[in-house]
Amino acid sequence: MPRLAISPEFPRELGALDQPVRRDVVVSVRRFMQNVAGAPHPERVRGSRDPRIATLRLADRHRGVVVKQRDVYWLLTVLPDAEAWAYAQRYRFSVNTALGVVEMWDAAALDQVEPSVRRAAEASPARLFFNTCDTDMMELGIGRRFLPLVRQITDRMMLEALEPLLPPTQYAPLAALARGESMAGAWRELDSCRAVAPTRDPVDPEDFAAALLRSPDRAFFVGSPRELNHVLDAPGWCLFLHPAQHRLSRWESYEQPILVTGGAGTGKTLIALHRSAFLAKHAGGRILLVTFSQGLSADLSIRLDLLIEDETARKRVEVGNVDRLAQRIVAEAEGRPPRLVGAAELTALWRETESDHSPAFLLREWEQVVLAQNLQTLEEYLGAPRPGRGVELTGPERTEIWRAVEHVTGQLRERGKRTLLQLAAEAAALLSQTTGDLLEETAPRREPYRHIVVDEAQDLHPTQWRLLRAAVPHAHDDLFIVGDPHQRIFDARVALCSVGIEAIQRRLQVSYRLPQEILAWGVRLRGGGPADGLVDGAEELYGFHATRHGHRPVVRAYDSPEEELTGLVTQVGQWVEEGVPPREIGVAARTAGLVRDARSALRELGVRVTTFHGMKGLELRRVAVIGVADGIVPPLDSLTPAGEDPSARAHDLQRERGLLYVACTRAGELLYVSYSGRASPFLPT
Ligand SMILES: Nc1ncnc2c1ncn2[C@@H]1O[C@H](COP(=O)(O)OP(=O)(O)OP(=O)(O)O)[C@@H](O)[C@H]1O
Repeated sequence: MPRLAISPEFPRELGALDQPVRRDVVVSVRRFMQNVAGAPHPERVRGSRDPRIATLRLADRHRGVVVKQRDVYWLLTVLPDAEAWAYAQRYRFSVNTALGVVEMWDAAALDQVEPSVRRAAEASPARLFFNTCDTDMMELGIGRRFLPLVRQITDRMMLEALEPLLPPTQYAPLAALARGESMAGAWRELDSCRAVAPTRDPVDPEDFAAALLRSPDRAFFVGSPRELNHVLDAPGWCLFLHPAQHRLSRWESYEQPILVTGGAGTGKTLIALHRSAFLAKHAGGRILLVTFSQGLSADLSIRLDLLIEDETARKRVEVGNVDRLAQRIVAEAEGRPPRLVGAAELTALWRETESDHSPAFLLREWEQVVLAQNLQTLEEYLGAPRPGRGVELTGPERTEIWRAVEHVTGQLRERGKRTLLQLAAEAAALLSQTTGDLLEETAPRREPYRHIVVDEAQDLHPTQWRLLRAAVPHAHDDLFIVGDPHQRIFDARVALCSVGIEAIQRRLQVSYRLPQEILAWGVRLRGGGPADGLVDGAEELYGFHATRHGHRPVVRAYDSPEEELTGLVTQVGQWVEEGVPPREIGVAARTAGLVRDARSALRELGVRVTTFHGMKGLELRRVAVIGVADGIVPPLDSLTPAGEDPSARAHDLQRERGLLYVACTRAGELLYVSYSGRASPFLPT
């Protein structure tokens, strides 16, 4: 029986065919797999550059293209006959000698450009890789087919021009060397193309079938017709992860907590989903997949249903948000749901304290210093550091603030109400209490989960982290965390080590959602500079890049808000006319008023209109961000007055930048930004 592996392109090409052809193709592939009567057989292609390539007749005038070795068939695509033959003649395949993964390249195109590379080399004595010997090149997996070409490359521009024609595993180490990196740097770059952990077995460049097994990003082996249906029906992200994503989410076991950081669209949420699915399938115990808002957790839950087919495994993963978790733990302990205090009532309580400081200042001090460090007494508060708070406080001032905190917490207690952060703190305390006989050497604890996977980690408060830490035992594979400090939209700045989570960090650098033009503009908008939180010290956006190019963001200035709204309606109307489904278009504004105006202006078109906060976690084809004007982005009332606390104000500005960055980086295709009056100071010039 043939063993069949499907490439990521195959389901896409299949989806583009007419329904009757598609049906015939699926029937033929099933027959081929089962080796039954009427199954198509591989036919050699005249003029092909690779002897292992063949075609299978899968439907009337349609062929699949396969690479065959022994009983293994890698099904690459399905195309009309002539196109399938042309495809089979263009491409060549090899095994990367360093990593043992499959390589594929457009040999026809490469043959065509080679003479011009040679001519350019004859005209210039410069050679980009003159100081890397052949042995080193071979150690980096540079194949025999490519080495003579590589030797002709005169400069970085020529190398970059060749990028689309080279397999990524050939280009990556060369690009690193060209940037001036050492052999070790080039090897690291190459190693990032590896999807599965290396084994002791030496790489056999002739064993293409083994290479396919090492390339799960390129080939999915199907063992049964049911699996085949799954591969053909499930969305691509369920099956094919890029190498770094695959490696991170399917790593057998982590001794320590893992923190994966990466810019917008690098696949962090996908990794969190796949890690949860992997744990559900291969590890024991209950799993919590958690994020900070209910809307996002609902979306995660739906996507997890798609990812985990097995019902029992799916049931082992609970998807939720941290506030809900805290509420549930407290409710279980107290026997009834806790009552929450509203924002207005809380402000009134702070006002009652008649403190010299504003209610907003006191609230921040309580949340970001007292609750963040779990301070229980005045003495602890007097001696506590106040990171992120710019105004120094004297001892008497701290004492006065502590009295205010005591007043507010006392009042809340009397009223039987709490804030969400108080609930998180109480839930953490409840979980940390040991139960059972304290004289026993190991007192039983009450962690409700064996594994916790955290998405959007940048927005969790230290108290929430303490809750999560307490909800899972200190053991291998306890916490798997993904986040992006540059996308923080709330005031939570926490280094994980300060809440008892000693995480090992892994970085993702490639955005698969954004075209380079939107990405580069977004990085300038975000400030390009470091962001603090999650890791000790600052996280840079350096090295963050995209895999494709597209349109530059369009920034439109209008004279009045009315004209801006008219411009928006015209723009969105044009997108709909161009055939973009309304559900793939998003409009965002910073204030509720602007959202209302845009919603009523666009009512007929049925597109999603939301606040910047509401854009978190979404993915859209085209996005319009409106009202990006001075005084609106950032809104003045969201900033701490500079006189009150300059450092808090600087953090507010970073948070507001982060918000705009989040809204703009939802666009996978086109981004339109508009304002009336003066532009927001955040807009790149
Ligand atoms: N392996 C993949 N297969 C298919 N699509 C992918 C893959 N990896 C990333 N993408 C594309 O990139 C998008 C971004 O993925 P994801 O939402 O996981 O990124 P993220 O890092 O969590 O983004 P953000 O931080 O901006 O919310 C996906 O929705 C998908 O369009």
